[in-house]
Amino acid sequence: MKILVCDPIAPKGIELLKARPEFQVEVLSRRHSEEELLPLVSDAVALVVRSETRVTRRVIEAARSLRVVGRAGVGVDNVDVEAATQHGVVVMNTPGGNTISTAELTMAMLLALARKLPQAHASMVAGQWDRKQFSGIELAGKKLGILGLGRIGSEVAKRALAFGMEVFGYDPFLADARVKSLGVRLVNEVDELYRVADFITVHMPVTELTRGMLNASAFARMKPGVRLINCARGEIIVEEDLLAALERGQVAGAALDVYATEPLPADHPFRKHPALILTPHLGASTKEAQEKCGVEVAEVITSYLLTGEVRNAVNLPYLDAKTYEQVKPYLVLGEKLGRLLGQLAPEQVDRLYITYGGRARELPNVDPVSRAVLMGFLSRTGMGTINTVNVRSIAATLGITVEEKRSNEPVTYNEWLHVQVFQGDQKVISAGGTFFGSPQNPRIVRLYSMPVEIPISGHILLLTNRDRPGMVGHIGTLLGRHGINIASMNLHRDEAGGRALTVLHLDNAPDRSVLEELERDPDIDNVRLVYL
Ligand SMILES: NC(=O)C1=CN([C@@H]2O[C@H](COP(=O)(O)OP(=O)(O)OC[C@H]3O[C@@H](n4cnc5c(N)ncnc54)[C@H](O)[C@@H]3O)[C@@H](O)[C@H]2O)C=CC1
Ligand SMILES: O=C(O)C(=O)COP(=O)(O)O
Repeated sequence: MKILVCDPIAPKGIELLKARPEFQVEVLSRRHSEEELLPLVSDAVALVVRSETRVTRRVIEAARSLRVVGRAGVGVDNVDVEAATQHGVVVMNTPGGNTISTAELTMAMLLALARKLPQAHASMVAGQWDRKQFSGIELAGKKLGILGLGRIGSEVAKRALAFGMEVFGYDPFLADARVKSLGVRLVNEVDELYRVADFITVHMPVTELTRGMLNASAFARMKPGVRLINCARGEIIVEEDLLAALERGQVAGAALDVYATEPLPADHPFRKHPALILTPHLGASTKEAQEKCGVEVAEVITSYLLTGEVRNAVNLPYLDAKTYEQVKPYLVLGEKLGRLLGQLAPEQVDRLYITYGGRARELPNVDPVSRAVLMGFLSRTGMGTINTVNVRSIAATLGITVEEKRSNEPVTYNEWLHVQVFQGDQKVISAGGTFFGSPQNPRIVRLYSMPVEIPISGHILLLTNRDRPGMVGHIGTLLGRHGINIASMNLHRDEAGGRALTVLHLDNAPDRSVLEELERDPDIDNVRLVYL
């Protein structure tokens, strides 16, 4: 399996990958453009990147064997995650590995801004001795506003509090309890923070809400003379608006590690501005952070490719080992239920309704099971590239929605997984399953609202027939004549003499002609052969 390391990661990470005989590791010595990458990725199973290489849709589409993109770091904005998802490619990052390094850089920026360190140093290098111009301010007693109190934001908060700063935080997605334990004052409206903060530091990802959030209007609502720090992502600040706010003195200074365009163009006006402190995206560039991220990215990629374990995926919910053990039997049952329904349902369906009843209701996470049901169902499309990563997105593209319900209603079985298929409001087919004795023994026990008992593998022949004496013998003889051996057979009838649903588990698949012969019998109809 070819692993293409596109950006420089720690040698330890590369060694770990190289230690696996299954992997053939290629390391690029410099950043490659999209065009240059295309021929190199065609046979790659994994790509390893930091923030420099752009893994675009074209790159993903050119990489036909690609299964995983590993990002040694946090931000995945250089990876087209949507395209990856659609193509069944897992995107994994290493959150946490560079948290401390970035928080420490932020503190360095804070101090550098307060004491004008880079400017003072530059004047010394230029032969000057100017104490007046570089007089600064203390951090103690000043108010720090943190936008985004995640991993890095909260580490910055701890350090700023130790410096005697008053810390305000804005993060609408954070649980209150965590903030309280930090000693940060959480504001509900960002303006409350803008009004009071002497320093504002940004620690959010780029999202639809945060892109361009620090613009002219935001600067105007901030305390005059505010100082800004951005060690998160350049696109969060509108760069021209920052320059204008600096000109007016509304913003007194800013320390930036990240830019809308990276590398920052050589002639960018930022480079000449005296109130700006600039670093070339160094937040994660420490020995320690690189080692942690490099090793972790190698580990998560290796586990995924060699065992299927999913850790740190940004486009697939996390599944810890314990939860995985609990859901595992349901993955098999769900996939088989989906597969059965996929073969029996009419072509255009638009909704699957999945009910988790009995003990299934208590599963810690039903998402993987629903994905398994969908995978089974969509196997009828013959698309060989459907996997857990892209199955929901493929279903959405096909116009199929999925609803899941944990039901409290009493059920006959201890565990109950039931799937109904709809065309508009019309239920077209449904099936339910459970385990017999142990989770290793899944069974389909309801079909077309009738009790059945269908083993979950092999060739299954389903037919409806008139409940009349001799029918079983007749079907058995007919199949026997064509050399088809019946492994098991069960009949389910609504009433004596009425319609019966017959389910036969066959050792081998009958030809089309045998099915037609069965269908010619006036007492037999709906002959369907499925393979589970
Ligand atoms: N300069 C550098 O080299 C580095 C930059 N980063 C960047 O730093 C940023 C933060 O990283 P982490 O703390 O590890 O991420 P995180 O995911 O732990 O924290 C991000 C926080 O931002 C919050 N957030 C999201 N949208 C928000 C909004 N609209 N308003 C307010 N808060 C919002 C989230 O709720 C979350 O708590 C990311 O953009 C990451 O890419 C990370 C590492 C190194
Ligand atoms: O982890 C992140 O989000 C970073 O920005 C670090 O980027 P890098 O790995 O240093 O190119």
